[in-house]
Amino acid sequence: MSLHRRRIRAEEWSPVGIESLEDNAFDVVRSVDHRSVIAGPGAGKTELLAQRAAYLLQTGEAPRPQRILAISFKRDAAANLASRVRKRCHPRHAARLDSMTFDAFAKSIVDRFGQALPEAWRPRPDYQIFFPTEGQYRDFLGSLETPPTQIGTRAQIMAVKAKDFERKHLFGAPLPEVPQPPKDAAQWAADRYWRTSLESTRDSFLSFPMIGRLAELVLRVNHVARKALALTYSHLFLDEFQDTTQIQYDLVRTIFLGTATIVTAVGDNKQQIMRWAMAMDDPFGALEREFGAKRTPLLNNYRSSPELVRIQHVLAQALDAQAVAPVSKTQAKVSGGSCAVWDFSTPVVEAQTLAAFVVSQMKEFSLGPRDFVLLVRQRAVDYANVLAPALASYGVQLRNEAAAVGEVTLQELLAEDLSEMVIGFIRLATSIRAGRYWSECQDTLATLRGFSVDDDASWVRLSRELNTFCTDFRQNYPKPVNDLSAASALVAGVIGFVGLNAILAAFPAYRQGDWLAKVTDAIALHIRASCAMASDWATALDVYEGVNALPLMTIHKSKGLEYHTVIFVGLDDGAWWSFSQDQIEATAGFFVAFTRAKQRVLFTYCPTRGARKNIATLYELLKLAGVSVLRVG
Ligand SMILES: Nc1ncnc2c1ncn2[C@@H]1O[C@H](COP(=O)(O)OP(=O)(O)OP(=O)(O)O)[C@@H](O)[C@H]1O
Repeated sequence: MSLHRRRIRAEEWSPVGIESLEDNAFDVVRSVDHRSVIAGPGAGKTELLAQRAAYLLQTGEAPRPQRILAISFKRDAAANLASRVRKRCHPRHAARLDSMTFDAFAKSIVDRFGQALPEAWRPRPDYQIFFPTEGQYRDFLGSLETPPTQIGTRAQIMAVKAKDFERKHLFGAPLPEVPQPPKDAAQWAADRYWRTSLESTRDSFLSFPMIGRLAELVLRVNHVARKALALTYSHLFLDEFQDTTQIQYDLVRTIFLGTATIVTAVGDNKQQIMRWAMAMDDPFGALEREFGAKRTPLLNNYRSSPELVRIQHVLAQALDAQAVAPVSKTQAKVSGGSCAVWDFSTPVVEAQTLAAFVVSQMKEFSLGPRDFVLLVRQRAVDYANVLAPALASYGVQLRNEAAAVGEVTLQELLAEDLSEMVIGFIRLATSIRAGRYWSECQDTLATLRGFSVDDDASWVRLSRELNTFCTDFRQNYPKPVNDLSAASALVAGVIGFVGLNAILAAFPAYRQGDWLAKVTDAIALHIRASCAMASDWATALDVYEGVNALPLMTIHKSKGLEYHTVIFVGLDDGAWWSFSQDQIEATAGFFVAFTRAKQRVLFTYCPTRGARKNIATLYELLKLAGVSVLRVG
């Protein structure tokens, strides 16, 4: 794929890295108005944003020096979009995309402008982040003294549910410029919560919802900052928009409503699995009403085989009776049924059978371990303890992506720009045939240092620097490192060579709080662990990236990803214990898990983990779609 450095004319632009786009998608790519794109799984929503970024950047429709802001719900989704754009655009173009999470975006605003907040709302500049749980809200409410009599009683405070306290009373509405006298007991408690967090004389602690509300307020009262921000971005992308909270929506509205910034929001209501985290009921409706966004559906499914798309549609209708059947653009490649529930007597028999099945499928269809995923609802480590030894007995390594590496999860770490960069430079220094890594590292450095394409002298100097880096690295680290201090020194060396300031300038997420330190520590920890399993650098780096390992993760973590075969382990009441509390969200989770598969979905059941009474609806849906339950072992 050739990556254009220079501008191309809009009429001559064609999709990059894929053959074609369906008409509606092409229309959105070139649109000059606000759009809300609601489409099912595998419809190419993230791909559409990547193509739109390529179009806007390569044709100059997003004119320099303006930038594109892409906001996602989760860190790995933000990294996923950025990496798709990097694959499709020349680094100089890709560098004009800021892809980040809502939380990072809101925090950057509070960090830049927070000291201009009205005094009553101003946090200490050195505030710390905390993640309150429902239990902590309950404890807080329980710790309050009796409110003034004209406001209410202690019994009224104790009657406030933690969830309502968070959703309605703390964050239900944008903050007033001047705090208003509370009218009832719940409002009084909310006011006390804010005051305690902001006015503490020692440490000041803010949660991300608080930061979101403060960011919205500071931009509402500070016209200059708001205008500057809106002018920075010619285009705004909102990915996984179905999971947007009211706080996030209000922030977007305050900054961008009525400005020239063009908004493109993509998502799928059927995949809304963040309702517990305050997702709005109908964010698309709000965008269409207030911004006048035009709704544009996508009709294809590029991921899953026709048979899987047919089953998906049965599940989709349970979530949305109006769901339109998508058209599969993929061929079936497996025989013997695309979906089944496999019943086992014990988890050990289950693990042995699955391991043997995966290995035989890898052989039959020339697949690697990363073409499979083992999905679980929760407590991944419990499943990993049984599945890992069974897979290992067949020579397949299992990798629990939810496992913690220092203070970061493995999955987060691997999606981090810094991790990719460090590993890229080590690969360059330690590979015999380093051609691909050479040009990638050269482009990275040139972009970070802001070289122009024609500045030949700088490129020559860069090549020399890279050569010296490689020689030194090979001398210092001829073999994989065997302790943490060597791994930390190695990581610091690569960061020092690339240039810390350049990294901070290019990746805004690393300017936030202690994220850079957490990621740097995690890289070193994971390098050390990977080196312990390898005798040469190539193997160590493959272990680091999990090139030959079969991933195990929770449904939540699988959002946005895709695999040849999805094996969902544990379709039982035990894993879905909260099914009856929010049946819609649980069914949406089930739908997300199912729709990650390109060719095959297997569910497993084992009576020792729970019955299938409470989740009978899920089994009925599968039955309705013609999926059989088979006694396997
Ligand atoms: N126009 C296209 N032509 C060919 N392949 C495509 C096209 N659009 C997307 N794809 C491929 O289809 C798969 C699904 O695309 P993508 O991840 O963008 O879908 P999505 O709508 O964001 O999915 P989900 O909501 O399920 O996460 C990817 O492998 C992507 O590369």
